[in-house]
Amino acid sequence: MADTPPPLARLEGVRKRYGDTPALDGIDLSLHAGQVTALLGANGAGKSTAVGLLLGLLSADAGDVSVFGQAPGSAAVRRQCGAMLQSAGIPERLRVRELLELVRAGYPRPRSIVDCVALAGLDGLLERRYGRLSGGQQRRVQFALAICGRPRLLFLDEPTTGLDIEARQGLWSAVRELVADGSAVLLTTHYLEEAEALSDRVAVLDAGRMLAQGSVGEIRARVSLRRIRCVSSLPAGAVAQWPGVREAVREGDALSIAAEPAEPVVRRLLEADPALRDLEIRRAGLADAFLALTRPALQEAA
Ligand SMILES: Nc1ncnc2c1ncn2[C@@H]1O[C@H](COP(=O)(O)OP(=O)(O)OP(=O)(O)O)[C@@H](O)[C@H]1O
Repeated sequence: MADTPPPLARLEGVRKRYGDTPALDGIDLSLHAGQVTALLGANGAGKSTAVGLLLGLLSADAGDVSVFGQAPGSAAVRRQCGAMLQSAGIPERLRVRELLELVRAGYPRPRSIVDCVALAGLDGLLERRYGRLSGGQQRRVQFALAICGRPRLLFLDEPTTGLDIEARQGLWSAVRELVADGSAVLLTTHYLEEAEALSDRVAVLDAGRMLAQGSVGEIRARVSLRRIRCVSSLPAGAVAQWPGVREAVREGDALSIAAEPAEPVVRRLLEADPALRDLEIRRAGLADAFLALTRPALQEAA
């Protein structure tokens, strides 16, 4: 498309092995300004490796890695990137204010400390030593350090692990603000509702291969699984055995069924129980789509 601006960062045909372990096997991924891209995948799928390559912490065995049109990792590129990684290596004796000042000094146009406190929810923590903070408070400080340089490209590797609900929602709204200002964000997460809530694009990795990329809607549309819910006295155990039913569970007076395809199952439900009521059918959520894409038994149907 002629109007699409070039991506801020890109992996093209990238391969990376650790000894005998293939971590990435021919991956393409583009990160665009003003977009959150969620990189999803089970443990060991290769997400952190992709982040490490884009940050210049690792080098690819084959393929191309570019950030702002250059090789990653140079000082000029780093000054436009922020990262919140799984292992932070932050000096524990320093106070939060000292950490922020130290990291801000490395950027040409840093955010004010007041802004960082507001965006990351650090009220009352500035004079505390990092090592004395709770796990969730430390994650918030790590987020502040990632965004304090006003990065054009922000890497968030499982940023909300260990955060309480309020802190998680605070981080989500901060990410939305940064993206509205034009930053590109690469988010890795195991929380699919987080990917659904935040991301413009989703990329699904499985054992180093890219299984699917697209908007949340496109990924959901890749699977024909449907969720059926109805009030019925039919036994869930029997319905679970019907062709096309992947799961049937009772929830009070309702039956909740995952089916693929849905239509024959709905027909059979209506025939089997004339008293059936409150029938609802909805498309699978991102979590269902993710499982269908990454579970080998279901891949054919995806
Ligand atoms: N330093 C390393 N040495 C050897 N193998 C490694 C190393 N780092 C990662 N791996 C292997 O490479 C593969 C991809 O790992 P990676 O950390 O990128 O996955 P991930 O998707 O980030 O996983 P998680 O969700 O658990 O963080 C895994 O099989 C992992 O065991």
